[in-house]
Amino acid sequence: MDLWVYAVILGVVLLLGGAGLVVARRSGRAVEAPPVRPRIAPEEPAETGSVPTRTPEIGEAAPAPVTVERPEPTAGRLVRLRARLARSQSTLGRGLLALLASDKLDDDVWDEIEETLITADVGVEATGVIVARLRERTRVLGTRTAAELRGLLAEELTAALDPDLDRSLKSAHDGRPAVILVVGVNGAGKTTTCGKISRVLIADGRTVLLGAADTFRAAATEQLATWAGRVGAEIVRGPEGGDPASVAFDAVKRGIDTGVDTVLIDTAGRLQNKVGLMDELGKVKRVIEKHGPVDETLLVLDATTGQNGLAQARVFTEAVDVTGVVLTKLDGTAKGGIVIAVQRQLGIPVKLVGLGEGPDDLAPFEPAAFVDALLGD
Ligand SMILES: Nc1nc2c(ncn2[C@@H]2O[C@H](COP(=O)(O)OP(=O)(O)OP(=O)(O)O)[C@@H](O)[C@H]2O)c(=O)[nH]1
Repeated sequence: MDLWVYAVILGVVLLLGGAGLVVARRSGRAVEAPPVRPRIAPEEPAETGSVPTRTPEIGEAAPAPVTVERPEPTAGRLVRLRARLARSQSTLGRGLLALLASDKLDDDVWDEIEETLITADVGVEATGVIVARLRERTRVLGTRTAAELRGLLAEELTAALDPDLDRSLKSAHDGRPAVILVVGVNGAGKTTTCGKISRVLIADGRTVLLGAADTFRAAATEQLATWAGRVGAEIVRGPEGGDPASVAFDAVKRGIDTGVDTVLIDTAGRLQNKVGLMDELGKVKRVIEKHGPVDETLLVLDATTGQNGLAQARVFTEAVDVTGVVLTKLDGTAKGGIVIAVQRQLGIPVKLVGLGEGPDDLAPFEPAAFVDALLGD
């Protein structure tokens, strides 16, 4: 009988031990298990309203899903990005306001005001006009409040930016897409800007086709394809080193066939030699014009290059009929006055300004909103 009791106890002990081992081994596996493979998440959209076209399975090795982004309409974008002008705001805006608030507006103060404007790249001619008008108006005004001075300064800076110029981008007409040629030296942010312009147009309800006519730099085409993919735009590309004019021709043809609103063509700006540049851009333009006229030629200029940028710009304006300027990297300079100099010296409206590296940091240019941002609250 005792033997039976011992046998039962031994059996129970063995059973419990076995179960304990299993539990221990299970929990051990959970701890040692390799980390769960992160889910391939769709790229974070820049704005709300992104539409994932396909949801990935957990752990699926397939490429990241294509996500078509819908940037928000551009109205008021410059106002939303106003803080990006902080550097220009403190040197140009606040500097001028502080000087104008001096007890006595004597010659020394006016000299300083002039110097502040010139240092901020406003340009000598525009500075002369602004200072002369401010001098006259403050004299007539007599005693001045800070608000009155701010108002006067805002009016004169806005007037220097010729607020009545047409800054819109042409859209489809006569049953064919608007053709926009984007030119500028490499480094100005040209390809990036082409991508951003396509987002501006799409944000405002237009359809866009991109032509990658910068065949000189393979990466430029890839970059543009990525921008196009993000907003679901079609891209026409050619072989690396291929003929840019032929890519531009094919892009416009495709745009006409598919009925898009705008065909946006990125070009190479590598040719520092003026004759070569003229030849290449001239050929691109001539070939496109077999389909109809080029509606816009936008020149991309880096605001941080100041007066050098202006010299470069002149080469382009002599090569092609530039209809608008896109001034990039305004967030990276204290010399926001370059907008005034560019417009007045080239006689071409600034149509868009770049205020950051984000995909939607390109804003339609509005003189009054820009000046207001410069002067701060
Ligand atoms: N801070 C800032 N950076 C900008 C702006 N526009 C473009 N960039 C940056 O400038 C850098 C690239 O410009 P680029 O070197 O000219 O290159 P790219 O845009 O390919 O231009 P291309 O070589 O002409 O095709 C990128 O890091 C952009 O994000 C802007 O408005 N502000």
